[in-house]
Amino acid sequence: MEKPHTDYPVDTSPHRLAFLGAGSMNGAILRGILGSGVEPSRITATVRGTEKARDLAADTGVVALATSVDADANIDAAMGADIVFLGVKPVGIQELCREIAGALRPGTVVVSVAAAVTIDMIERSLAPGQPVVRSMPNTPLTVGRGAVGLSGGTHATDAQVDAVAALFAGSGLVRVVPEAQLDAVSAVSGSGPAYAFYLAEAMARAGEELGLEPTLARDLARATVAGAGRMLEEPGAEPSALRRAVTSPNGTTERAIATFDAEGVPDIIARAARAAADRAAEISRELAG
Ligand SMILES: NC(=O)C1=CN([C@@H]2O[C@H](COP(=O)(O)OP(=O)(O)OC[C@H]3O[C@@H](n4cnc5c(N)ncnc54)[C@H](O)[C@@H]3O)[C@@H](O)[C@H]2O)C=CC1
Ligand SMILES: O=C(O)[C@@H]1CCC=N1
Repeated sequence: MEKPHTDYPVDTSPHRLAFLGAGSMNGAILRGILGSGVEPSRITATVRGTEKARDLAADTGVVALATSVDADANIDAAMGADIVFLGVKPVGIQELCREIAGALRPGTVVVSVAAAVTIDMIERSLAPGQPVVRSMPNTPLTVGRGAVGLSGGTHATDAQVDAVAALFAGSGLVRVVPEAQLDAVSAVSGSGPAYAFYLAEAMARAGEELGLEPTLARDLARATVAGAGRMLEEPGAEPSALRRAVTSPNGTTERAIATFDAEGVPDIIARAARAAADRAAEISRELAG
């Protein structure tokens, strides 16, 4: 895999890893980590169903266990690990913590990738003193182009936070942030890939409305969003400068951008991100009971 745009030291440790709930997000992290050169033999993953476990093992070479046939799959995977990634839905995180709590060594680092589940909730569901890192990753990690915010818990040492950051750094940009900022990180980069895909969908529909054949419209939109994203990775790239370079004075793009501005698109994006962050806070309150 091409080296990702990252300035964090990349993992070179022999840590053994467990991915409990290897669905969309944990699966993307797992694939990103493998793509950065970590050996599959260091990784055990769990999912609910046997078919998914079989596909994951065949696709990645990791040991994949299904909780539907092995009730102790999470415990077995967690027991042998130095770092455990929790990738189930927010509502299942605390139950999963309680399930594995007794299987963890005191130095095992528990990394949550869940939105809205606070470090305090996670720590209270584990043995006292267990190191916890709360992260907000995104799915482009799977292609080595992720963005991750993370915060260390009460008992996580700087070295443990660094070890988790180093694992993510092989497949994306990593920033350590105060926990209070993680809902905002979620609203920008956690959910953000969906905003970019939404834009590609809308551009394809617009192309169709302008008379392009549907496949052509989709292909053009996809290549354009992907190409623009690639340009943003160039050293010193600035979105506003790149946009201006496309926008000829009194040309076609200028009319399109003026329409976005007149319709309040920047404000709509800000409101959408606010809604995402508010929903994270709402889920936290729901989980706190
Ligand atoms: N999908 C995304 O882009 C992002 C998701 N997240 C977080 O990731 C977490 C998972 O979300 P997704 O990956 O989208 O969901 P998902 O449904 O794709 O993945 C969850 C996986 O966990 C498995 N699972 C459920 N209960 C289990 C258990 N008790 N033991 C073992 N495996 C179990 C399911 O079989 C499934 O494969 C959520 O907490 C979400 O907030 C965070 C950032 C981005
Ligand atoms: O939609 C969600 O709740 C998760 C968190 C960020 C992206 N996906």
